[in-house]
Amino acid sequence: MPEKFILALDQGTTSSRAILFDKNGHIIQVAQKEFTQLYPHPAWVEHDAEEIWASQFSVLAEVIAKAGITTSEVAAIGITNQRETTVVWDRSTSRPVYNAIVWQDRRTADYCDQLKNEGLTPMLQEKTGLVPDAYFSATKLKWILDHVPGARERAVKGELAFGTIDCWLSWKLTNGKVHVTDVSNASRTMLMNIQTCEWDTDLLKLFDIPASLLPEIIPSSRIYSVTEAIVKNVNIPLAGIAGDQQAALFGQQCTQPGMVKNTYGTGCFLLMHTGEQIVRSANNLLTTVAWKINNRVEYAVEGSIFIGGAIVQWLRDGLYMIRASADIETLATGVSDTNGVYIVPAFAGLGAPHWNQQARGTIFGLTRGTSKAHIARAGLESIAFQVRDVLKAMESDAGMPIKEIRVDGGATINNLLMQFQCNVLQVPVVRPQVYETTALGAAYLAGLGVGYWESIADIQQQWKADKYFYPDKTMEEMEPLIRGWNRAIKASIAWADET
Ligand SMILES: Nc1ncnc2c1ncn2[C@@H]1O[C@H](COP(=O)(O)OP(=O)(O)O)[C@@H](O)[C@H]1O
Ligand SMILES: O=P(O)(O)OC[C@H](O)CO
Repeated sequence: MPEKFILALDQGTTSSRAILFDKNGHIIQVAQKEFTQLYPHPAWVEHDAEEIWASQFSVLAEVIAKAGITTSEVAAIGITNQRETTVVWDRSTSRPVYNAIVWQDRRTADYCDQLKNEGLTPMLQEKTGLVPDAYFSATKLKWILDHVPGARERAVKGELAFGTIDCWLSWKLTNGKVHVTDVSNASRTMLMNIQTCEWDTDLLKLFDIPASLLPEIIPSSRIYSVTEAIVKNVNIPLAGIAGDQQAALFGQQCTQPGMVKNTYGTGCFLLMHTGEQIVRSANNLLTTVAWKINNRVEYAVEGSIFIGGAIVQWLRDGLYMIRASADIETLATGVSDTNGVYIVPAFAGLGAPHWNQQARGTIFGLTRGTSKAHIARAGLESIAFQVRDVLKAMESDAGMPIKEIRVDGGATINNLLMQFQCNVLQVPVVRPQVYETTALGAAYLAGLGVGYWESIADIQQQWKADKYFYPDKTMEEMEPLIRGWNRAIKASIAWADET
């Protein structure tokens, strides 16, 4: 029998990727395609859901062609995706009724503040593990129903379907045969009760969402359909789904309570596995479903940071300060510190642990001596400082220090950032050999779903460290910098409060 492979579809915020893995969890081939970011108004972010599908489908075909295999050699497909991003489409034509409203989009911020002012935060936290914020799908879906002409009436008649990106891709891959989402993605909508893992009727009422729009919630690892849209009469099992941050947690093999990973992509997402226990944060972190495998639901505590690697993109594409993302490291290494400059990259408000929807990006400490290199370094340091704020909140919730963080995502290639991260945390930071951890997690879930791997124990030993970063500066040396960051955050929030 020829060797078979697992195909992971990783639909991220800025690009669609398809990655083929072998039984050892090694990458065989990768294909990637960026797609258009739409900013129709300040603080609005949209994607064309058709373009997402087209880009995802094209990389799927490309990776198979590049690997020189046939579709019959793909044992299963796993999907992982940017979470919360909201699509509504017509069930009969499969045409979206509006662009996908992206997780970063702030158009429903005022409505979310209203929910807070009405005192609904404790109820929402209790049911969903989330805090009222424009980040989550519920208010985005409500916005579409309230603003797209005819959408609400058609939704009530059962003509429309809602889904996050996993759901949209599953629909397209099966030519509309399945309307499903996995429990980890559903836990990010603010419509699912994290205890029962079912849609919550009180929340549907609160957000005025007709139940007929909603997909079926399924486990993260199980054959739920087969492909219909790839090659006629080739039916590859669709056997795994997880939101990208939960998939990264799984790919990093953080499957024991207390294990922590941080992904540095567009945003940064620090997750701690908490096993079957629902841990409620006293420090403004989220409680989220990690995955459901074999009827067992496991949870995580999460700190979501909206702008991580995106600050590097902005310095590149917005300010033309660098030509390629990788140039930031060379530029920032040209100076030994930021010369007192701090950037608070609150371009989309501030996420955990501050949750300030009105905050906006700010730069402090400019002088005539400030150079491009200082700004570049301050941009990188801002990523690490934000992660520190979340890690401190997590340690306080856990009641113990975190011993190590496993890191992944596009920005972890940056050694300066990783070393600074480690210094500012005074915690070892470890980068794995397989850097496509999100896709690997989705591949594992799909592979377990079809019996390609037999058990979690079967894949556990596949995780291997590439590089450990240990502190090369003391806490005493880092403290003045951290104090400066705390002042910058305070000032940035004060700026927002005035609005
Ligand atoms: N050398 C680098 N240093 C810092 N950040 C980088 C570097 N290379 C890429 N990035 C950042 O990594 C992010 C892309 O990572 P990726 O994991 O692909 O993100 P996503 O899944 O959100 O699309 C971008 O925001 C980019 O700016
Ligand atoms: O696509 P990424 O990697 O930026 O991840 C986005 C997150 O899923 C948003 O919650």
